[in-house]
Amino acid sequence: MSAKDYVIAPSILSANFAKLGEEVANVIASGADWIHFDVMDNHYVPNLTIGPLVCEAIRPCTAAPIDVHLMVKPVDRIIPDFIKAGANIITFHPEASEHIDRSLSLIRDGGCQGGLVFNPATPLDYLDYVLDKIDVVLLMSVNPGFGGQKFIPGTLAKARQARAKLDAYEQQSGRRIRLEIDGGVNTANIAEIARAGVDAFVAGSAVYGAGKDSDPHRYDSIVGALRAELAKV
Ligand SMILES: O=C(CO)[C@H](O)[C@H](O)COP(=O)(O)O
Ligand SMILES: [Co+2]
Repeated sequence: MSAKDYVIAPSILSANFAKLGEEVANVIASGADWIHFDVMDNHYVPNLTIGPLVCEAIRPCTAAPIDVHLMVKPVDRIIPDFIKAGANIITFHPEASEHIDRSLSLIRDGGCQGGLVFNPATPLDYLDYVLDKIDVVLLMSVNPGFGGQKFIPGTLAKARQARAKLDAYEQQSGRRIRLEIDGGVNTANIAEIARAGVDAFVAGSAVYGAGKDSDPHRYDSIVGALRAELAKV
C-alpha cells in the first residue's frame, strides 16, 4: 500500500473546543484526511462529549469526510441525526446495538459508510455475519472513553487477525474494507501498526497536542511526521 493510501484521522476530542471550526479546517489544511468525531454519552462510556449539533456546526468548515465514532447506547435513535448533520462514516460498538444488522442498514440507507468498533477485549466474531454491510472496521487500541491513553500492545495481534479476515473477504467479494485503529497512535508506533495491516489511523492527542503552542494552530509538522513514518512501511 502506498503512503498516500493511508488515512490520517485526527480526533477533535483533543482540539481546542473554543475554536473548533478553525481546528477542523487547519488540521485538514495541514494534510490530514478525515475528521474523527468521538461521541460519548456518559452511559456506554464514562464521559460526555459532542453530538449531532456540533457535527452540523463543523460540517461547513471542511469538505473532508467526518468519521463519527458512536460510543453511545442505544445507537439506532441517534444515527439519523448524524446522517442529517452531514456525517460521512458512522461506526458503533456492536455490544451497544440491540440489532446490529439493522443499525448498519440504517447507516447505509442514509447514504453513509458504516462500520463496527471493537474494544480491546471484544472478539471479532460479530464481523462474520455482517461483512457485506461494512465499509470500515475500527479497532480500539485503548479502552473507550478518554483521549490521551497509552496504546495497548495486544491490539497488534488483533489487527493482524482482522486484516486476514478482511483480505479473505476481499478475495471473495472484490470489495476492500478499511481497517482503522483508535487510541494512543503516535509517530513512535504508527509504522508498526501499519505493518500489522491497519490503513486508517485516528490520532487525537498526538496531533492536536503537537500544534497547540503555534498561533494559529497548525499541524503540518506532526501530520508530515506521521506520513514520513508511514512511507517507511
Ligand atoms: O475514541 C476515542 C477514545 O475513546 C478517541 O478517538 C481516541 O482516544 C483518540 O485519542 P488519542 O489519540 O489521544 O488516544
Ligand atoms: Co474514537
